Amino acid sequence: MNDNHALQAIGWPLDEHGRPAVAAWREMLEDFPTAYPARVVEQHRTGYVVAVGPEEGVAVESPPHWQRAPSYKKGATPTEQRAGVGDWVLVEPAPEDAIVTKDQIVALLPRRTAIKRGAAGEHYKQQLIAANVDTVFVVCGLDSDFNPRRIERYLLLISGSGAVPVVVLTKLDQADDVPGSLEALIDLAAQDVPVRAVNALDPDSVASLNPWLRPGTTAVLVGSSGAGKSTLTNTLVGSERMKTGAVRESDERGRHTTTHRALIPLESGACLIDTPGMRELKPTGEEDVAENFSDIDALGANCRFRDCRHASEPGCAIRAAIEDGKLDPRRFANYVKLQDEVAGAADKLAERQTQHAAATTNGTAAPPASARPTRKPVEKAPGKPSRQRPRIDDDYGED
Ligand SMILES: Nc1nc2c(ncn2[C@@H]2O[C@H](COP(=O)(O)OP(=O)(O)OP(=O)(O)O)[C@@H](O)[C@H]2O)c(=O)[nH]1
Ligand SMILES: [Zn+2]
Repeated sequence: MNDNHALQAIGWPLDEHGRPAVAAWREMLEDFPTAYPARVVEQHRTGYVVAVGPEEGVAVESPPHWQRAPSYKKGATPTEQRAGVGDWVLVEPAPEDAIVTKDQIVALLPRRTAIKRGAAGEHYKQQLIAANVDTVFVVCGLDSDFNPRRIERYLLLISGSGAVPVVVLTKLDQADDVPGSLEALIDLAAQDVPVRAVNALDPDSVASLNPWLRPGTTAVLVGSSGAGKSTLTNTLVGSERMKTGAVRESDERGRHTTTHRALIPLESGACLIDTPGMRELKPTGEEDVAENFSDIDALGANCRFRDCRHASEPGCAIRAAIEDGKLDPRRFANYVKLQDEVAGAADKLAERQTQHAAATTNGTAAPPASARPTRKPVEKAPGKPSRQRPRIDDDYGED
């Protein structure tokens, strides 16, 4: 049996009966009775490292059709449809007598949430940043780091993910003008985005984030360098656990570090997922800018002309609001900029979807993992599921 407790510590949601909270997951577990659920913590060219608990990493093979051929080529699964960090997969244990064979992923459990961004490059791609994240803490210091426009950009990217964004303003203890900073974020209220100001070094202050850190949930921290993400992480991990972590980790690096622990269990019972590359966020083209700037959208409805570009048209409600001091011109400028970016990305996305549709009608695209024939189920001796699994720090080629 799976250790639901260990799984919950890395974000496996359980219902009140102690079962997986997602019905589709329960069904897939029944479809693959000998497979075990695991969470992706690292993605490599030839396979994955998955976790079955806070301390346990397992090197596994990916299904053949997840190999890294460009997604516009025949037979390949688009990158964003292959498992990525935070995904839950079902893994079939390798047969006992096969010495070198690794356990193999046989199914990707449907994502509850997916944070994606547009990836740069010749062929437009979407990139999964993290899957199955419940809360995204957008971290921003109340010092010179403070930047409402950057916060707006993060919120736009998060908006379509299914995850709940929470703006966390750090360095409350060092801030000069807290009311002024909060005032600059007042328009976020129109989007119902919670804003919390904290001293990231103080556990009592950071406790205001607890409503978003229930057991079995997953959170990520995003924000620029120096915003206080590591500080918050350390405080959330709690002094007890941090001590344990420090002893173990100091062997390797001689200082507190979380970089090689992709899933960090917190005192609250939630876990933090460590996602490299959440610093710069380019839109995918699927974002709804108007919905994210609902205050501006509502104002625009009052413009005299339906197709008002809010430039020099008479009767423009947006320009009037700016002149009256009711709308921050910088927020409006950011809205225009983000709309341009999203429109550009949407064009490229449409182009790519056309290419992919052409490949699919040629009958060359791969069916989803769960629909493909799987390896023969193998008997697993009860009570020793993890003995032969390689550890997380085994030797893997980096991408
Ligand atoms: N006084 C005070 N200092 C803070 C607070 N939050 C962060 N700091 C300090 O700000 C500095 C940067 O914080 P980090 O937690 O390292 O920032 P980070 O976001 O993890 O930065 P990167 O690792 O570069 O992405 C550290 O010296 C922290 O001690 C706070 O709320 N109050
Ligand atoms: Zn207008």
